Order: sequence, then structure tokens, then C-alpha cells
Amino acid sequence: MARPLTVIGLMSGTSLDGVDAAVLRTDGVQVQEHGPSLSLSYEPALRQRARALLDRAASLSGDDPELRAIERAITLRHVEAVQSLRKQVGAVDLIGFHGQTIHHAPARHRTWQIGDAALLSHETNLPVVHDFRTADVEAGGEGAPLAPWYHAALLHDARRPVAVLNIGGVANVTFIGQDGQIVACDTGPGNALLDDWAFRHTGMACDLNGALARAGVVNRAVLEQLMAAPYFSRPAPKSLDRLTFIKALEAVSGCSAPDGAATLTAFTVAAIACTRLPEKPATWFVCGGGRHNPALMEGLRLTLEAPVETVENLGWNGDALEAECFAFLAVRALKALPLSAPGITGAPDFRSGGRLTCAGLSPIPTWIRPGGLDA
Ligand SMILES: Nc1ncnc2c1ncn2[C@@H]1O[C@H](COP(=O)(O)OP(=O)(O)OP(=O)(O)O)[C@@H](O)[C@H]1O
Ligand SMILES: CC(=O)N[C@H]1[C@@H]2OC[C@@H](O2)[C@@H](O)[C@@H]1O[C@H](C)C(=O)O
Repeated sequence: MARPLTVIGLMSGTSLDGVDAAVLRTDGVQVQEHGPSLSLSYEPALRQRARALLDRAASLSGDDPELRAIERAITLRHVEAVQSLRKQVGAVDLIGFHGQTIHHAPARHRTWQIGDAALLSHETNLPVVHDFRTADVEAGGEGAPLAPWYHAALLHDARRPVAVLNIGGVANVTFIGQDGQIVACDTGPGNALLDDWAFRHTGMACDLNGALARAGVVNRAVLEQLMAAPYFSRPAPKSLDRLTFIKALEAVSGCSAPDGAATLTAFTVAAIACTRLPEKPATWFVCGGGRHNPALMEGLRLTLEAPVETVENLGWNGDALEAECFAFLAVRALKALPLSAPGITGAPDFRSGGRLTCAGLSPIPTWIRPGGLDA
């Protein structure tokens, strides 16, 4: 077996709440060791600027000054996360840097994650693998979700069929059948619409502990209207932009703040429940920030007709999983192992992806050269 690397994975998710960072020791096939993790939030003002940027992202040029300023601020927060983890673990070989998705349109072969990999490499003196999704969408894939590679590596001895459900800004599922078949897709909204609604009505960044939703009543007519979107009858693979269902906020605009929150929470749950899977999972294991929302978890338990647990019951850390995932995928990218597969992202064949930046390194270490990792 090739030497495992100590990698810091970094994820800035669609909730725009901050950077999740985690250390993983891995050879890109198996996980040798889980290290420490942390989350660094963005200042509310930066979060709001990033949120406003998403509304313009489809027509934005790469040299837009506001985009560049946000990209730099976000990257420097990632630098802080890396330096803080390094104090805890010592030597690190590599960074897997997802960046912040500001636009995702796989039908137009476009996906855009901002983040200055060269600056990150320069500030940390570490090699950085980034831009994980472009090769896949250019080949005709969905570009997301990529987490199934990591979930499958961790789930090797779990009871099947099993589902891992990530409820971030957008929600996505990885299903593994009894025969090992993987089905994965974005299910629909996660917390993003609810975050926007809560911010509009309470000034809070999210519906903390589901308090607003729990005080409200689901508007069934609106929910039915939302669930009529063609996305929900499409089979996997399929993926979403954070803004795909943004019109849901207009649909609930006539509701009181609690009823709107209850309806948006029910929308996330209904979208998950209607996802077409080949078999009913024996258990749904939930990760991502949504598992901290009791209204969401309660809705899932009532609707899914199967046990719903958090990934902590598998011994995983549900707040660090995506960051760990991009540490894992960074090593896969470096070894030219697949990040795309027809059954996962819908790419026409198995192919690798990601790009390597060594802007901060001179000389470049020998292990990073082609074939060096397996030597
Ligand atoms: N106690 C809580 N009550 C309600 N919601 C919560 C709570 N804690 C976290 N959340 C929700 O979780 C979100 C953050 O989740 P997470 O960190 O998984 O998102 P992300 O990494 O941005 O998402 P993605 O998977 O889309 O990349 C917050 O924006 C909030 O909506
Ligand atoms: C384009 C993009 O950034 N997609 C994210 C987002 O956040 C959740 C969901 O939508 C998922 O598809 C993906 O992230 C995870 C890590 C993935 O690729 O598996």
C-alpha cells in the first residue's frame, strides 16, 4: 500500500456559514486515521456579501472587484483554519480545498467554486488540490455530489441497504444497496431556504433548533405546489444550485413567519422522502448542520418509514464529514483515481479531476511528482 498522507480538507458549504476543516490520514482508498477538526464562521457581514454575490453569480465576470474581495477574505479564513489545525497535528502533507460554490449549472457544463488556491498554498507553504468539480461537468457529469466516494470508503462494513443523508444548504444522499450499488444525488433544499427565511423574519442566521418551524403549521397547498417541480420526478444522478428553489420564498411569502418556516422545513423533508432509491434503506444516517434542527429531524422520522439516526451512531463526526471528504478526494486527485463515475455524477466514464497548485513550495517535494506517491 502506498504511504498514507496527512491531509487537511477544507469545505465552505452552500450555507455560507464558514469554513469546516478536518485532518485525515488517508491513501485516497481507505481512511487510516481521523484527526482533529474545527469550524471557523464568517463574519455576518461577509456572509451577507457572499449571499448577495450568489444572486449575481450567473452573469458575473471572474475579475469583478467584489468577487475578488470576497474570494480573498474567504481564502484568508481558510488559511486561519489550516494554521490552527497545524498547531494541533504538526506535519501536514497536503490541503484539499473545495472553495465556495457561487454557481452550479451542470446542464451548461458550468460549476464555479471561488477561492484562491495559489494564495492558500503561498500562505501555508503546502501543496493544494482544488477545483474538484470542473472536469466532471466538462465531461457531461453533474459535478456533484462527490461525497459518495468518501461515504462508500467509510461504510464498507455497514448493514445494507444504507443511506447517508447530508443536510447542508442543499441536501444530498448516498444510498448503498445490498449488492453494493451506489445511487447518489442532491435531494432538494437543505437548510438554505430556511436560513434565508429566518434571516428575513428574525435577523438570525438560521431557524435555531427549529423553534420557528415548531411554532408554525405547514401550508399543505404551498407544499404541494413546491413539490410539483419537475426536479422531484427526475431520477439520479442530479444536482442543484443553492438558488434552484429560491422561488419557494415567494411561495411562502403570504405565510406567517412560523408557518413559512414549518412549510420550508416540510419541503426539505418531502424532497428527501420522494427521492427514488432502489430499495428502502435499513437506516438513514444524517450528517450536516440540519441534523442539529429538531424540527427537521422530527419531520424525517415521521416521514421516512425507516430509522433515522445521526452519523455519530456510526462513530463519525457529522460536522467534519464534508471537510474530511475533500481531504480524501485530494489524495484521489493526486493519484489520478476517479472522482467521477457514471453511476455517481453521471459522467460518461470513470475519470479523475481536481487541480494541483504548489505556489508556496520550492522545491516541490518528490512524492508529489507523477508516480511519486506510489513509489
Ligand atoms: N442548532 C441548529 N438549529 C437549526 N439549524 C442549525 C443548527 N445548527 C446548524 N444548523 C443549520 O445547519 C447549517 C449549516 O450546515 P452545514 O455546515 O452542514 O452546511 P454547509 O456545509 O454549508 O452545507 P453543504 O452541505 O450545502 O455544503 C446552518 O446554516 C443552519 O441552517
Ligand atoms: C455544487 C456544490 O457545491 N454542491 C454541494 C452542495 O452542498 C451539498 C450538495 O450541494 C452537494 O451536491 C455538494 O457538496 C457535497 C460535499 C458533495 O459534492 O458531495
